[in-house]
Amino acid sequence: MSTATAIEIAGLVKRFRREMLRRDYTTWKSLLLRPFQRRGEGDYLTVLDGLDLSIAPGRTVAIIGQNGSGKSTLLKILAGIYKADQGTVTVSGRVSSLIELGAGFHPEFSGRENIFLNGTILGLSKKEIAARYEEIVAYSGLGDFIEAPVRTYSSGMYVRLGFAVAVNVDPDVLLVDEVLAVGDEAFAHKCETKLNQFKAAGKTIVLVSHDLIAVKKFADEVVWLDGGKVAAQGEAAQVIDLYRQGVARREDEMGRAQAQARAAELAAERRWGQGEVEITAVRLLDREGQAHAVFTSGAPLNLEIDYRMRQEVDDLVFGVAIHNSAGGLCYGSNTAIDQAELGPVPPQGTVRCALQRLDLVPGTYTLDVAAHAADGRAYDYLTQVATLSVRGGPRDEGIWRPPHTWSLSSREDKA
Ligand SMILES: Nc1ncnc2c1ncn2[C@@H]1O[C@H](COP(=O)(O)OP(=O)(O)OP(=O)(O)O)[C@@H](O)[C@H]1O
Repeated sequence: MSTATAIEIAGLVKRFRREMLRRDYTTWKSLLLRPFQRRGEGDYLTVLDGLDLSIAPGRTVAIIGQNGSGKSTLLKILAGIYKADQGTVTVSGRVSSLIELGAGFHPEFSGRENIFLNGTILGLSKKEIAARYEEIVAYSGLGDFIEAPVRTYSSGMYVRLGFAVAVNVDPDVLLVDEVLAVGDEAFAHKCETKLNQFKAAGKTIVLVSHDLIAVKKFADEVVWLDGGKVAAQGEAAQVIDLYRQGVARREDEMGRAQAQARAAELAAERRWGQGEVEITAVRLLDREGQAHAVFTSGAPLNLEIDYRMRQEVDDLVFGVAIHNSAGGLCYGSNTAIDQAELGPVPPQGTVRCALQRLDLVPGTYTLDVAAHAADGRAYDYLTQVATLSVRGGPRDEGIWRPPHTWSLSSREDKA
């Protein structure tokens, strides 16, 4: 292609009506009155909000972003499935897309008829399709099923046929949504090979994926969508890092807000105890004393528990427990087990548990805290009072990360 850009988008706005999402038609009357009511701004969800994006020919570009950030919507606009509300979108050359499972297939038509139908939609003449027909059928691996109506196909068969057509019509720009995840392993390899051939042939590929490892391996460039705009575009590893940091920041903010809200209400359905002592707040702090919900594996974690006695008790024990997302207990201890020297316990105060190293593997964990009597009777027991996300570090597995090293020696040394 001789054009400077394969895709040029300026000021793209896409809105969807919210009415399907809202539960405001609760009565027959409101339903009947609906056609006479004016639609306001608030009835629309703005998914793409003035998005600008340029993609050079021959690039493999992955679109990443959180759920609902508009990745598929953008792809569908590029494919011509959705219309933009505002802005300009220019795609140079023939566009072929793998977006919706079997979109464009007629259920009553056979695979063969659908190949011709689909090829025509993609701008090929009957002769051109006929010339590619055998290749498409061979590529789909559908064999005799090619004569059966596509409504009888499994979802994997739909994808095979869709993919076979899309990649064999010689597109300049290929749009791929995460549909490929539907096929089996052998087909996934086949797709990967084909996409690599496309890349080598200098075609432009735009794909949407949540698989950041695959994206890093495959894409030349990554676009991160956030808030209806491009938050970052550039070299894959760099943008993925920015995205991960952004997600962690957001998760941290939400976690902190949630921990505070829970501390204020103290999760009525998740607490029990006789009430002589009340836990009034729980905080997860970093080494600087800042509250967080996301921590780096191996970093210190300081837990603070505020309490007040409603009734004087002289056998107060404080405990903490950390569970993983499968509900498995990763760690639990209390001031009695640890024989902690706390000194006299005032009627109101803050107890701190300092973990020098949070040696958990990355994942999501929940925290339980408790104030109880020496015999285990709960004064106040709070389960899942805070969610704790552990990030970073190598990709090891399990529940515990002991500090460790590896080494190797030859058997001769030992002999
Ligand atoms: N046809 C539609 N009608 C109404 N709302 C829609 C429609 N299509 C998408 N949306 C809404 O637009 C927003 C963006 O959806 P989209 O599928 O583009 O996001 P995404 O980034 O691909 O998400 P995911 O990662 O979950 O696949 C969502 O809030 C979705 O509910």
